[in-house]
Amino acid sequence: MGDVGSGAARQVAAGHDVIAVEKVGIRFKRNRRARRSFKDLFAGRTRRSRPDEFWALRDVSFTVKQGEAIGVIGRNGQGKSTLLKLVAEVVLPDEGRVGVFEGVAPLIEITGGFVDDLSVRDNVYLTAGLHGMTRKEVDARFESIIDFAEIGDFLDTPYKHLSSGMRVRIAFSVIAQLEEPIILVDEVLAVGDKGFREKCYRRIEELLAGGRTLFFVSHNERDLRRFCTRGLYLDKGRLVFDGPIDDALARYAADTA
Ligand SMILES: Nc1ncnc2c1ncn2[C@@H]1O[C@H](COP(=O)(O)OP(=O)(O)OP(=O)(O)O)[C@@H](O)[C@H]1O
Repeated sequence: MGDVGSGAARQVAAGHDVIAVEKVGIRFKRNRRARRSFKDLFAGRTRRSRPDEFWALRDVSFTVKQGEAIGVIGRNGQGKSTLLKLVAEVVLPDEGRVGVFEGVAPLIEITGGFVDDLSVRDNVYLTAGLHGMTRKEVDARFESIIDFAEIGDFLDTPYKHLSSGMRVRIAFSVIAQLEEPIILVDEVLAVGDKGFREKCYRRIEELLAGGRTLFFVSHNERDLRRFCTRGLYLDKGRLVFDGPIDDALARYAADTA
């Protein structure tokens, strides 16, 4: 496949809405055991820990059209992964509404839903099956999935015995073969070696050229500019900027200068 162009240069045909997020808030407890400390029982009221909840995301609204490539940026701990989990519907909002109108292929954690004790082979069938592929369809793609990951010698190895780079290889290979229209890529690819990462990036470009929608979390400006046309900049759980990726990166750089 030839060069499909940089993110900024790629022409994205405006499609229909595939995601609608409306005034969403997600609340977490900072410290689950805050109220259970023995010491706290004897502490004065002022020292006693509170339930200590905080908003990982608050008042976040945006819509996404089919075919958009969105970079999610912000400092550590500002809600980027939580936003991807929201789109994957792994976490549910405490406030607001989320509509995800197409299937989602998530590469959002090292384990990516893979089961530790199952072999690589069984995990491929399980994950692809969970995303609607029949056994026959997986049979037909199995070889190319394993070839792409370059881990053919480890087909019967339990997933938990793979190195973290090998886990990402197989997880990406499966995710990239799914036909789900929306793809989520968290920073997991950073674990892969340079050669494999480049191979993944070329595959992502092919998927984008084929009209898939992408959410891409990264701290690497070059990678973000390569794929993404639009940037969502999160700060303290708020969506402080939503616009062209170059402008989002400029705003982020100005804030962190
Ligand atoms: N399941 C959870 N329970 C409690 N707190 C959580 C949970 N998941 C995330 N958090 C907290 O929510 C906040 C946002 O986390 P998130 O992982 O979305 O940040 P991020 O922007 O992706 O950070 P990074 O750049 O470091 O990956 C952090 O303070 C994190 O500690």
